[in-house]
This record gives sequence, structure tokens and C-alpha cells, in this order.
Amino acid sequence: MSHIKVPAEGQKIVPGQAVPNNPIIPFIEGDGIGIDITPVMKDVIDAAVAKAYGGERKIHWMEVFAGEKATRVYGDNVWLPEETLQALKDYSVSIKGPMTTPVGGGIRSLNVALRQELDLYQCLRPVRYFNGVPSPLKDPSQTDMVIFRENTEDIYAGIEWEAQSDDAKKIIAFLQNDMGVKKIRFPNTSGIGIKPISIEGTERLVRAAIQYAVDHDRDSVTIVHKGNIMKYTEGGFRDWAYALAQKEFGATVIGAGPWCEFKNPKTGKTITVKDAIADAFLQQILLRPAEYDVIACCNLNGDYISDALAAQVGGIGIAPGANISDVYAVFEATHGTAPKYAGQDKVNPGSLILSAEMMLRYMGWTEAADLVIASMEKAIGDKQVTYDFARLMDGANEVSCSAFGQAMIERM
Ligand SMILES: NC(=O)C1=CN([C@@H]2O[C@H](COP(=O)(O)OP(=O)(O)OC[C@H]3O[C@@H](n4cnc5c(N)ncnc54)[C@H](OP(=O)(O)O)[C@@H]3O)[C@@H](O)[C@H]2O)C=CC1
Ligand SMILES: O=C(O)CCC(=O)C(=O)O
Ligand SMILES: [Mg+2]
Repeated sequence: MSHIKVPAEGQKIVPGQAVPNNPIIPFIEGDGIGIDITPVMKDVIDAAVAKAYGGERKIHWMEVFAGEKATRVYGDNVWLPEETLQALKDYSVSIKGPMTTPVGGGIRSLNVALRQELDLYQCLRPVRYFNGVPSPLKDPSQTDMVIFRENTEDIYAGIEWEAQSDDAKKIIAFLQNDMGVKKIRFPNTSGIGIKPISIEGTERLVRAAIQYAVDHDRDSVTIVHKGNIMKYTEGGFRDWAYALAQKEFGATVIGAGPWCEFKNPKTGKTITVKDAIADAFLQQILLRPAEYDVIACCNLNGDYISDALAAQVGGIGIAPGANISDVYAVFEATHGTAPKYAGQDKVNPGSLILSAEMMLRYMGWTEAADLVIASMEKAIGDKQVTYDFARLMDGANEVSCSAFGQAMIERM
């Protein structure tokens, strides 16, 4: 039986066709603070759309279920209903709140499952500074990067075997007996995980990152990896990325290499393609953020880098994101369910609102997207901020999650 109530009005967004003025957009409320931030996001976006288009355009929201709410609606152990997946495909553009993943045992990440099921291979996370936001850096405005995190491969593929299980014993025996592996330090008590990184997966992600640099007139693309240690996975990622820049964008090697460069066909400006080893990169983004622009990386590094970079511009309360395939897009914040704040109307809805702002821009509704940005800047400028900013800001008026949304709406 279906639990999805399709709105009486509204149309599907069909990939490759113009976005209708009355699109139906599926949303997943999310676990934990999802209950706080998702309604605020919808109110702010509805207000921006109404203000920008005077009633000519309107989003028709359609709730679909995943995570803890799905188990309440569909029954125990139904975490990601088939009809939810189908709706995300049928309506092609959607937005989700965060979902809980238990540590150690229990279900595997539903967030990762969605990315894999819909082949949302680009995790796009822009990191920029908003005036007035408190930051630990002296000059946070120098941090202006766009992360392209590979979203379907790496150890996130979930290919793992628990220590001392029959499967782990089988794999370890295979590695030792058939592959000549002698380096498993404690074979009787090791869990094993597999890290697949492919040429196809690398190429499509890096192609999107470089194309973004071309389309948005950016100066450089940095491939971040740990290829000195993981030679055939992260090292492969680096080598295939450079090869793609040369093969598809006409980049030529600078000096002894491996850095290369090409002229942006749209602006004539030089785009440098360079690389950095992940540990060094994490200190350089703090010390010399202005040297980095578009970032392309594998899944795990992208996860770490996303939160680290978010901290530089005020934290994960204001860190948006999108998961994109060649046909579908699912927008979501960088942060998780922050369970200790769930239901308190306390946290910053900024990340999810800015994720929705990315969604508006993706739909071509730039006037509404601009209003979202401008009203957020005004609310922060007036020091009407949630607890996360208030605790770092002099003279702030700490407001609730919903009041921050209202503060934005009043300033549109
Ligand atoms: N895409 C997804 O759905 C994601 C899901 N998760 C899942 O979320 C769960 C909790 O993960 P956890 O590691 O605690 O990470 P979270 O991102 O949920 O929270 C970590 C901390 O970040 C701050 N924070 C997060 N969101 C906000 C917000 N909206 N406004 C202000 N501050 C915020 C809070 O900091 P402080 O304590 O300083 O106030 C919070 O305690 C896990 O099950 C994890 O797997 C995690 C990341 C992404
Ligand atoms: O799926 C999860 O629970 C965590 C995912 C995550 O941290 C991320 O996508 O940034
Ligand atoms: Mg993360």
C-alpha cells in the first residue's frame, strides 16, 4: 500500500525538459533534527518563491519516507521503501534531511544507499563565507572552495567483513594463500574492508569538477588524495584525473609535471589542475585557503574535508550540499542528525536552507535563490542567529531554529 500522498496540483520535473512553474518536489524529513529544520526550510523556500514570482511559481511539496520515520509509517525494518526510491527517480529533483547511521553494527547508511541506488556520483559541497558569521580564522573570506566528492565508490561501498566472522576468515585465508599477502598483522582478529576506486568513477567525477571550473570561471582544480600510501586506489584517482584533464580539456603539463593547465574556452583564463596529499592539504586549507578553489576527491577524504572546510566558514550549521547524477539530484545538508538537539527547535536550519537554495539554482529559479542568500545575509548581519553562531558572536540575539527562518522571511 502506498503511503505517499501525491499533491492534487503540480507537475513532475522531467530531466532535459523545462522546469514547470508548479513542480512537485519530494522531501524526506530526516531523523533527529530533521523534524526541526525541514519545516523551516520549506517555509523559507516557499516565501522566497512567492516573493520572487508573485504567485506565478510554486513548489508542491510531497513527503516521502526514509529512515526512522519510514519504520513508523511502513513497519519495523522498512528503512528505505521501494516507493520512496521510485518517487525520487520519478520526480528527479528532491531534498532530504539527515538520517542516522549506527556506529559498528546495525543498518548501513541510508544516505549512502540513496547515493548508490540513484547513482548520485557527485557530492557537490560549496564552502563560502557569509559576512558576519563567526569563524576561527583571521580572514575567513579567503575560504571559497567547491568540493566534488566522489559519492559511489571507496570504502563507502560497504564491502566489509566483521572480525572473526566466517567470511572474514575466508577472505584472509584467500589473501594469505592465493595472493601471497604476509602483511596482515593480526589475521585472527582483523575485520576487513575493501576500497574500490575505478577509472570510470574517477573520470566522471573529475570531468564534472573541471567542467564546473570552466563554467564558473574558477582558477584551479585540486585533486586531493592519499596516493603515496594507497597507490592503486587513491594514486590511481590522481593519475586518471590528470590524464582526463589532458585528454578531454587539452591541459598541458607544467614544467616537470604533474601539474597541468589549460585555457578556459569561455573566458581565456588559465585553469591549473594540481594535486595535494590529503594530510598536507588539511593544514594548507587552514593556512593558505586562498590557493584552493575547486576540489576533487574520493569519498572518504571528501567526507573529512567537507566538515573541516565548513568549520573555517562558521561550522556545519551553514554547510549545504547536493548529490547529483546525470539525471537526478537530491539536495542535503553536510551535517547529520545532531541527536542531542532533536525536537528542541534550536539548531541552525542554514545548511538545509542553503541546500534548497542550490536546488532553486539547479532548477533555474535564480531570483528566488538570490532572495534566500540576501535574506540570510541580512538576518546574520542583524545578529539574529541560532545558538551555534551566538556562542561565538559578540552582541548576538540568539533565536530558535524557526525564529531564524522567520527572521529570513521578514528580510526578503
Ligand atoms: N547526510 C547525512 O544524513 C548525514 C548523517 N549523519 C549521521 O548523523 C548522526 C549524528 O552524527 P554526528 O557525528 O553527531 O554529526 P552531526 O553532524 O549530526 O553533529 C555534530 C555536531 O555538529 C553540530 N551541528 C550539526 N548540525 C548542526 C546544525 N544544523 N546547527 C548547528 N550545529 C550543528 C553540533 O555541534 P555542537 O555539539 O558543537 O553544538 C553537533 O553536535 C550519525 O548517525 C551520522 O551517521 C552524519 C553526517 C551526514
Ligand atoms: O551516512 C552517514 O550517516 C554519514 C554520511 C556523511 O557523513 C556525509 O555524507 O557527509
Ligand atoms: Mg560527513
